[in-house]
Amino acid sequence: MADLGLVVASCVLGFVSHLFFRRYEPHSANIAVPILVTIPPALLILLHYAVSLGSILTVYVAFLSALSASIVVYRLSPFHPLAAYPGPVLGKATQLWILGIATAAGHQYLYLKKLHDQYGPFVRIGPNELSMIDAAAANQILGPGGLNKGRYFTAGRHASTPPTIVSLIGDAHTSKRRVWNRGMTSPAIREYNVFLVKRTQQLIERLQNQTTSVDIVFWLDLFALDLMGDLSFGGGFESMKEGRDKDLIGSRIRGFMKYVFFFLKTPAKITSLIPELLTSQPKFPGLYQHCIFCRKLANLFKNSMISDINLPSIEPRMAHLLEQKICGTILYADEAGLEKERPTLESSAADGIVAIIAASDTTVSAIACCIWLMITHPGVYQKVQTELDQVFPDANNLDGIYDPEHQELEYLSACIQETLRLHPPLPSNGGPRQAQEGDREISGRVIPAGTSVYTPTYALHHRPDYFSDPDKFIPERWLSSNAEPKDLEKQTPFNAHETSAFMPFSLGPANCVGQRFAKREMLHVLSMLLCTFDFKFDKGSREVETIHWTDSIKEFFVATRGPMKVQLTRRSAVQVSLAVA
Ligand code: HEM
Repeated sequence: MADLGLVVASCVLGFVSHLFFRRYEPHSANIAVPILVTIPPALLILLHYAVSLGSILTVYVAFLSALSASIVVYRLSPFHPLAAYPGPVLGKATQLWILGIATAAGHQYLYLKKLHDQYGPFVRIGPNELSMIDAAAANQILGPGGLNKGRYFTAGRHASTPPTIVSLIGDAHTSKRRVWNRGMTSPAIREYNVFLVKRTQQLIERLQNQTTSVDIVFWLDLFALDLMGDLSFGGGFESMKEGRDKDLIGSRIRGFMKYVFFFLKTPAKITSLIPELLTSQPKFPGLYQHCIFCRKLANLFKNSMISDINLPSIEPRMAHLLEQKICGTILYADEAGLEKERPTLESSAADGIVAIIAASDTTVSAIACCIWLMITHPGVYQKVQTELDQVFPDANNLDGIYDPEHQELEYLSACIQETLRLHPPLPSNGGPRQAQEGDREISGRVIPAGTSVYTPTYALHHRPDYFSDPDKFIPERWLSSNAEPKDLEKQTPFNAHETSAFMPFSLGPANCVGQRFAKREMLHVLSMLLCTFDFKFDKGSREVETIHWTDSIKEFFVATRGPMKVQLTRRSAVQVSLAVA
């Protein structure tokens, strides 16, 4: 029988510890764990109880129960700084609730939308986490002078991997971003065009060689990998040629993103323990590999770059690195003395990897979604084909198709906008921002220091007061002739068209640095594919017949998606020549 005095004393200690932790909340498990482990036995000794297995168990169980109960009661109480925000009880009580939902099924974006449908635009989704789908609030949170990226962005990074634009915060991020911006200027992007054209042409050649139906998502994945390999490392990824991702880079990236996503959602006190544990434990092969993925790849490329630099005759692809024209634009700027410190080769290689990660799954998701929406909306598809045939009437002269702006393709551009609205490739807009130093005020509401704030794009884009018929695919809403809000009485589909709520590339100083290139890539690839082939669902494909393909979209930071089997028929109306001038 447990000693009642000991139980009561342990409970009191549990409550007192909570008061202490609430005042001096440790951000690292390295501090919290030793305190929690040593306090209960210390109590036994202090109160002169005999140290036995029974008394130790009693003191731990009572102490931890009282501590947990006190934490939960406080979180649900009106005294919590976020008490005014509505939200699900389990979410308020523990961050593990949203962690479970997010990582188990990859449907965090759908869950957040459901919560916003139920509770409104400002919802408390975790003990210290808010989600906001208000356009003005999103502008304040993400825009200049808004909130910084939270500490979650650095949580999963092992100390030995170089920091990247994604993990850096504050001034360090601004410096790195300046360098990236130079790599994404109009002249820089024009130089990438040649790679875009070449790889798109290769994609089409590979697709037309397929005798049976093809999984278009699979081929787009290979395409994006090869293209970003060209831009980031001067080439070398030949997955389309091989017909497979031979180095498993794509699947490793996806695994890595799951790992990052898990870290974003896990309480910092726990994550502070994990990188060390995993990297020192090769017996967890999957997680171990993902954890050191960036470091390994950076070293790999570092070595290959150095050995190529030493070669007497330089391959053209390496010339891009040496002349620093592509991702190397980053290095070039530094060598030109524009930056105070020249980045190490490893750091530039890590940036190249970020480019691959940031640019491949995102654009593939958008292109694949757009194709799916075309096939499922034959009227829209027909209009796109008519526009393409008008813009490119001479199949043997596709000069126009290299026009970087493609301004004539207004309808196809509207389809892409609408795809990004319906299915943003980063459905929760990446990671949360955080009020770090002191309380902040957003849209007249107080955001207490330490609070993480999400601005989930998917839920924002599906607000009916921002976009009429938000769940429908209506590219027309983006046409310049229709973009203005219409007379309310006419009840046209575009009564609501709030462009400030459209943010597939996020907003502010940490928005998508590659968005101009991404838009060009989507437009170019889609126009070439849709000019060349008629797309139909493969009749025998179980995936398409039995499930709504968009249900296969899962969110692990970036959207991932299932296979999409299609039948491709070469279009006879337009004899597209694949010859590149
Ligand atoms: C349809 C395609 C794309 C979409 C929808 C997209 C979306 C986004 C979003 C929403 C963010 C902000 C994440 C956050 O705030 O946490 C972001 C950041 C970023 N994106 Fe993209 N992206 C796309 C393509 C690309 C491409 C092609 C590149 C590079 C060539 C790229 C490079 C980056 C980088 C480096 C960042 C981090 C920026 C920073 O932290 O300053 N993205 N992207």
